[in-house]
Amino acid sequence: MKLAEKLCNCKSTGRKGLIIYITAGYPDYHTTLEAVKAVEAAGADLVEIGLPFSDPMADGPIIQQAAAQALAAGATVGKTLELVTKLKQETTIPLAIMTYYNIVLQYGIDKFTADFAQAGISGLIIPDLPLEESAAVEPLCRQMGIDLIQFIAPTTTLERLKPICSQAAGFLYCISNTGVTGVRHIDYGQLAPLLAAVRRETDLPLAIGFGIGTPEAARQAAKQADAVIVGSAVMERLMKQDVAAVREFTASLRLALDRGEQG
Ligand SMILES: O=P(O)(O)OC[C@@H](O)[C@@H](O)c1c[nH]c2ccccc12
Repeated sequence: MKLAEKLCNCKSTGRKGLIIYITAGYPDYHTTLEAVKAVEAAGADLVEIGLPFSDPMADGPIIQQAAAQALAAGATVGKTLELVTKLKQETTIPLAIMTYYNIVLQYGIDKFTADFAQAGISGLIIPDLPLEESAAVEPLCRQMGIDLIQFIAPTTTLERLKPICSQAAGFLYCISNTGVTGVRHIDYGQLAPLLAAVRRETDLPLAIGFGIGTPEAARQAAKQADAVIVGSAVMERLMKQDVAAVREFTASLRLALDRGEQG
């Protein structure tokens, strides 16, 4: 299913979307495969597969460490393509690739979008791709049926909202704070004015990411948006525990989101 459809479906039914981030190849590709299956079974709606990069400037310590270890263990674009291909055979959950622009440029924008589209990804997230340069990437994604995800941050000015929203596809990634990825306490209520401004510009689902570490934080964030994105808290469980802990944690997030709707 197309990413936009899946999350729009969540939006129209009022069910909150749950997006889980997992670093590809940490600690190995077999574990990534198992982890994606586990979060699908636990009720995630979309998985963001992180393609590791050596200089992940938007990432905090947990995801930085996961990327470094995945690279040391031999993670590559090619192996991640194979992983996606395999996941499309063994799961039905939509997948997005999250990576840095350098990786895409090195591989070739054309080839990157064509190969990953063929493998079956629905979305592409490139946090260091400036809106101005997305003209080089967005048409290729559109041609290939990939949603190129745009970001909104508390620092995004009202003038920038319009051009960002007009190019957006799939969903809007609303960053909860201006730091790096990682669990921290955030007052999601403070995002309300920004999110209201974004809603005036687009009908796409809004997903809040950065900082969510507990089911309660997910529930609070989901009050403000259509979906939540959780990365570091998931990767921390994979590092310190195992795939079963990731499954359990994802199920607890799902439960909190479903309960939040009633309360
Ligand atoms: O880790 P957090 O705080 O839960 O944030 C989500 C995040 O992990 C995921 O979307 C992501 C991982 N690396 C990124 C880099 C930039 C933007 C987003 C990301």
